[in-house]
Amino acid sequence: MESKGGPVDDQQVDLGTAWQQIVEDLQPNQRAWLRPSVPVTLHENTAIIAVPNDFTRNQLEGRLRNHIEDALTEGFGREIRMLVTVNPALEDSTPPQVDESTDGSVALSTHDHSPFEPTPAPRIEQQEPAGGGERRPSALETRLNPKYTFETFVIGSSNRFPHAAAVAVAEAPGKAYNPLLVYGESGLGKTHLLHAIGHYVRSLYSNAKVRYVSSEEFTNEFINAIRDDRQDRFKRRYRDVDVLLIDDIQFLEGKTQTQEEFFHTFNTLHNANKQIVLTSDRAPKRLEALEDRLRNRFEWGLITDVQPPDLETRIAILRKKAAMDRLTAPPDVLEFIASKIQTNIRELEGALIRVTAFANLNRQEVDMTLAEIVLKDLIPEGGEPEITHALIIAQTAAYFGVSLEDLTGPSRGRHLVMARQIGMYLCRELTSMSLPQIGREFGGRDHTTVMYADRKIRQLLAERRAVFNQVSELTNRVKMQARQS
Ligand SMILES: Nc1ncnc2c1ncn2[C@@H]1O[C@H](COP(=O)(O)OP(=O)(O)OP(=O)(O)O)[C@@H](O)[C@H]1O
Repeated sequence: MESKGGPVDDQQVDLGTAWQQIVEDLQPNQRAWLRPSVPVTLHENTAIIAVPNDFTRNQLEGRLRNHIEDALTEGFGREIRMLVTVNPALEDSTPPQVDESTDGSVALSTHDHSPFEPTPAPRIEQQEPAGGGERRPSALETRLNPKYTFETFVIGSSNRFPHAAAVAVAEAPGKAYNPLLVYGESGLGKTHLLHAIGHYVRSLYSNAKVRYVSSEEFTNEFINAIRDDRQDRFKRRYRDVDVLLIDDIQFLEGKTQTQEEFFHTFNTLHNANKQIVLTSDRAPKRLEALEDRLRNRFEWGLITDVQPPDLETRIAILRKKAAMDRLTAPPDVLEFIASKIQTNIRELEGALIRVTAFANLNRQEVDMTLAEIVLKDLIPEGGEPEITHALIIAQTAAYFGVSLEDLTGPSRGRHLVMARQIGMYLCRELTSMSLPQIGREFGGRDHTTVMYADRKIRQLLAERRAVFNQVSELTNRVKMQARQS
């Protein structure tokens, strides 16, 4: 979408796309009055949006600001603020049309030929800026996390097979194994593999439409589509893709109507030789509240599991993570962390971040003494107690002296926002809940808000001693309570 007046640069094209997506994701009534708004430009970290009147500006700057800024921040991978200007000329301009193709999928299918014709020079094309020649979709459109690629995925005996299957599927979508189903416990890299398939398909076949979605989002969108009487659009959204990546299908359990819809989506895609990749926390035969016919479909292709990584792989993952995030930690410390945290890679990464953050705040080198202190707090004697989101929310509210309603409510006071973000971060760290699940427990927030909170607190841990202390103290309280109950 072009902004009105002035040449369009790369950033404007991206802001336009991001804006379309944000508008499209709003409630229908909000969407209606935001239609005439125009994304003007992205200047450094400020997105300037023009609207036709003060009413729209008040709406944007009021109740929608946080949601929109979170979505922009997520889309651009850096903190973006919104500045709203009023341009009365927009009052009678034709509302910008939202192109169905930008509703979340990679939509470059302006060509007639098969989407799986390889891109002539994939690597080079991938690096071309958006807006130069054929437009490449932004990460916001594809909803793929740029960090989750095959390049950043460490291969070991625990994940060699699912990794190889994932690569094979990305190289020959719809041909190698269909569907591919990867299952395994929380934090072992299933989502990472799913996103990596999406990135790799995009780099190989620039015309392919790829859609990533968690089964919770699929369910929510389905419910909304029924509510808004937009089932046709929903069907197109999921049936008009070349590669469908569905995360955490265990959430479909017990949801009969959504399963029915998914069954038809599955059949349509499979009949058309479109690739389907699924992840689950259990083997399909253990998804007891799933209809037999759906379970049966899952068994048509390849089912493979990810196991907890062995020590060597855990060390290799920590090395890669340290190099990527420029965290300095000597080999003995990495080995120490890897030896202590054995079953969840998210926790493994979390421990490395805590150790390096602690050193940074104390202006100390990362060494064994320091690592032992930090990990002692993190890993209690006698194993991990069961920690629930309810416990985290209750302890977080008590710690920050706020009510449960406020913590999970809409208020955006500074103190509350920080408490809420720390609560979300702890749910991510200490439970195996998915992002949408956490969002729901914190007052029905979007999963991108949780992702942003998690990222922000990780960053603040290294920058602000107060935050580090609060998070450490609160973690201890939560674990202590969990052990007592
Ligand atoms: N083999 C690996 N190499 C590098 N990083 C990994 C690997 N496996 C997992 N990770 C990292 O561990 C973290 C957790 O992985 P991911 O979110 O993919 O797990 P998951 O199995 O989908 O968990 P959940 O079921 O809780 O969603 C991510 O930051 C991911 O990048």
